[in-house]
Amino acid sequence: MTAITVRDLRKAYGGVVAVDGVSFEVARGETFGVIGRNGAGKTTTVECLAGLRKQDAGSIRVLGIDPARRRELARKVGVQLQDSALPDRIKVGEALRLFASFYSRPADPKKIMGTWGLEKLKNRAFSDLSGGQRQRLLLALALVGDPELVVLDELTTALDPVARRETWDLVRGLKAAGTTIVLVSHFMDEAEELCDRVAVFRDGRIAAVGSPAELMAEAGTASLEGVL
Ligand SMILES: Nc1ncnc2c1ncn2[C@@H]1O[C@H](COP(=O)(O)OP(=O)(O)OP(=O)(O)O)[C@@H](O)[C@H]1O
Repeated sequence: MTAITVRDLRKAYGGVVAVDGVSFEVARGETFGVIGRNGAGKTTTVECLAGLRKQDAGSIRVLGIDPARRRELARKVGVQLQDSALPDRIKVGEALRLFASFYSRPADPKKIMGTWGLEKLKNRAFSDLSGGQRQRLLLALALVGDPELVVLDELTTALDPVARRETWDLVRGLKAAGTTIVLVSHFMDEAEELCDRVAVFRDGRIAAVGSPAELMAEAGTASLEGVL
């Protein structure tokens, strides 16, 4: 079954064409990578998927929902974005309980804190967290609604190598539970490790889509860097 359908998506900011006719599909349960160089249109595309930006043209369905219907979408889709932020003084435990209160059937905030190693930080304010701790909290907040689909933009950018590997295991756990995952990444090892298929964005378009192995074979390279 299809989880996401994007048809001929277009978005410009003033004179800058960020996304220039992008189409793709993601199957339910699939981990779908979005890779490409800076400015290729990745974040704009996933922000349109998440209902945070309105496209100029083209159609999007996420679990059968038009992302313009943000409340309906938010019940089923969790989002962790590159530049998400919270009020400085909100505490970790408070933020999780607050986000859980938005949903009719949330995951247990305590359990989520345990899974994401946030238990010890529950009384710490957002402004006092390290970059990696913030990222872990934002990811936990994306999952507290027990979503069917998650959009993760630069999931491990602020994490040290050990935390990155731990986060990969948690993503594998989400996948094993049947969650559909859209993962924007600048790390080609991450895309190779986690993604079933990857879309390579270039200048606002998709240059290639396939499994990491297929893309590398087509490009005749031993790493995904070679397909960018
Ligand atoms: N709010 C905005 N206003 C004007 N231009 C924007 C805005 N957001 C993005 N752009 C431009 O649109 C293009 C695509 O940006 P986008 O952030 O979607 O790319 P990206 O692939 O996610 O890049 P990165 O890897 O650097 O995060 C870039 O040229 C960028 O400068």
